[in-house]
Amino acid sequence: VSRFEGITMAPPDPILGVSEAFRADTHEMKLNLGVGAYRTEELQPYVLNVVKKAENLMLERGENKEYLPIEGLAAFNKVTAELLFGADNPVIEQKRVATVQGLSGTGSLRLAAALIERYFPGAKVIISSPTWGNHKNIFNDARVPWSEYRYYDPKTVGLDFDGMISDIKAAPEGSFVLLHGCAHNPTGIDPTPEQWATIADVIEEKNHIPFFDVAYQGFASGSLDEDASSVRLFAARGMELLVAQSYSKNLGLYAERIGAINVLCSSADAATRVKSQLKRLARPMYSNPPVHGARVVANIVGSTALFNEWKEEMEMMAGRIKSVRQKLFDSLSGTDKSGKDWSFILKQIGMFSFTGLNTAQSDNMTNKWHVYMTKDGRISLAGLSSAKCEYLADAIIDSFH
Ligand SMILES: Cc1[nH+]cc(COP(=O)(O)O)c(/C=N/[C@@H](CC(=O)O)C(=O)O)c1O
Repeated sequence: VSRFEGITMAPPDPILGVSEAFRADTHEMKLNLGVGAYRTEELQPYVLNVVKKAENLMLERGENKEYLPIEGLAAFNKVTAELLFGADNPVIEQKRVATVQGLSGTGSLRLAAALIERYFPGAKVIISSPTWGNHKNIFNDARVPWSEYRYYDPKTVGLDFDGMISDIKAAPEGSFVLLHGCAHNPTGIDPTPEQWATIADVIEEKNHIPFFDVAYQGFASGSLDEDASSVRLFAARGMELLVAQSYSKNLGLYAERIGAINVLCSSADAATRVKSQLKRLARPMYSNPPVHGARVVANIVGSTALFNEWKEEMEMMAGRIKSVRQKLFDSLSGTDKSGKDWSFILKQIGMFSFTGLNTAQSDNMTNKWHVYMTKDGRISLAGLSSAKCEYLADAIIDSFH
């Protein structure tokens, strides 16, 4: 008797499944605006020059393939916390940050979810509505209850700040509040510095625990420091918090699966104990993380020349997205006669634009125009070239009407 016969087919992933459909499409005008992965103006994947330089140096050095410690490469853990908080941040020399290298952002979020499940029974996570498609899966599979706080306002195509604040206030005391550090996915709408201060006030008031997902540091504005300002504001208030990091986008290390979970604690002793429990959770999950990406990050940040070159390339990537945003806005405004206000395209930041297209309209984009995007109406501008903006504008205008 077959034991696996009863297993049903899983649905395609809302984001990664779009790329599979794109690859199957043979139409010459097809455009993949699904997965949040950077592409050049020629719509090709991009390996940063600084990554190639670091890898050549590593190859010459001839390094071994010994297991890393459960918590990952020490040199990486050091620089990743310094990049996030700032090397001169008191929390670093006070040794209050427990940092464990994770399997990129996803793995770091999942490890943090396992810590919450084990040490905060009954606590829940509140996540933005909408949020990154995989957040709900991660907390569901980690058996951590979650609910949503209002975030996107379709009327203004902006932030529903009042709704966000009242939902955070209404959450049970001691909830974990999942926040996108910068470049909110999928809306591309970030709180202003003043709004971040109010969000911090409310979280402090309710004894909630801030839990940042930082997957685009340096990629949103082009500046590593600017994109970390929300996290640093909360840290400066003396709050305990968690931060999941990823180097998939800002260093183009997607498939190397390099990231980290950072837990800022109130004392160095607590940080030591938290780190030991994160290790205890990681060992049975994947034992220890992959070494290559960790060495690439540590080597780049560890060398002034390479670090500066990385910053230049990050600005170049962020710059290309900003210019393609402007070009798309110009194409839409130039083509559309309905008088619709397209300025939201320019107000949004980071890799994505939340178009406001509904599921049926998104399907029209794909079925009629061969433009691949997620069903929530998100388009990844990283997959768009200036040359294709006119075509995309025609598709969007056609799909709206
Ligand atoms: C907000 C956010 N957090 C974490 C991740 C995880 O990335 P990792 O490669 O595990 O470090 C992603 C990836 N987002 C893009 C790709 C994906 O869905 O996995 C996306 O939204 O298209 C995010 O957008």
